Amino acid sequence: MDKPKKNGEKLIIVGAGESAEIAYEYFTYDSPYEIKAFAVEKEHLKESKLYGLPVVPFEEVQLLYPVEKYKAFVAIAQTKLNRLRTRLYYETKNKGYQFVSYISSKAFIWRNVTIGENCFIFEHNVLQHQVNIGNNVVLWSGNHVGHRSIIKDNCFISSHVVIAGGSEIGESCFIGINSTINGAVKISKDCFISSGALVNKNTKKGKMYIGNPAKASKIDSYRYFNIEDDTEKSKNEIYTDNNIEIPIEI
Ligand SMILES: CC(=O)SCCNC(=O)CCNC(=O)[C@H](O)C(C)(C)COP(=O)(O)OP(=O)(O)OC[C@H]1O[C@@H](n2cnc3c(N)ncnc32)[C@H](O)[C@@H]1OP(=O)(O)O
Repeated sequence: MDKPKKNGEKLIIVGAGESAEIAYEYFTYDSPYEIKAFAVEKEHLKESKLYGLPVVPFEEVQLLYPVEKYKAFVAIAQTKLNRLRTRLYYETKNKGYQFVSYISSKAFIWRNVTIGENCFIFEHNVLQHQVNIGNNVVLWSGNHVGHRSIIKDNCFISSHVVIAGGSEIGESCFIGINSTINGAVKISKDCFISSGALVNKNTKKGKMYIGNPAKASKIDSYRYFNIEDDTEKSKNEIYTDNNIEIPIEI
């Protein structure tokens, strides 16, 4: 596969793990953006180069790669029901970066679909008439998102999921491989849907659903992932910038 023509827009990838390597590959070979560096929180910074590009401390990235000249993409796995990648998304936003989204040239996106920022849409996703995708959403390969469905911010939809028309997936949900969401079903915020589940009724917030038909498990997703229910907090309260003062001469 040849590199496509680039449009001169420069990109910083937040992360340097498997998700970041995949993002590097897809952005390089199937997007107009050129990746210039990776940014990783200091405590996780191991290598100074990746694919021949600098890996810099996230805490200082805005000094090395100013927000006026570079855009960002946060490429982090779904760890802790998306909380890690959500925190880094908001922290990157608080630094002032604008985001890009990646949409595979091999995805089928109907003309009136809307897709937010920092989304990653892999190959063979089908997004039908008036589908609405929020910010910071990952659609791994081969999902069907039926007409007028809504996927809210910070969700991770794995692979070969069928979301039938008119459904709604609440914020920060994880939808497991090969699961089915029946038409017009509402999945509440922070739900974890297991692989192969058939969800035929609306779900309750923060629950894990397993099986066919899917049933809520005894343990909820907050306990399973050891995370907080942040519903009552504003995003700024949860994801405030580090606001660290960094000497300009670094
Ligand atoms: C792009 C990507 O690659 S993203 C990654 C995509 N990955 C996925 O979608 C997988 C998501 N993970 C799952 O669905 C898991 O099966 C979980 C989280 C629901 C359960 O995992 P664990 O907590 O490890 O459960 P464990 O494997 O110990 O099983 C516990 C019981 O639940 C059953 N069970 C586990 N998973 C499922 C499932 N998906 N459907 C039905 N039953 C299940 C097991 O058979 C077992 O039953 P038993 O007690 O009668 O023997």
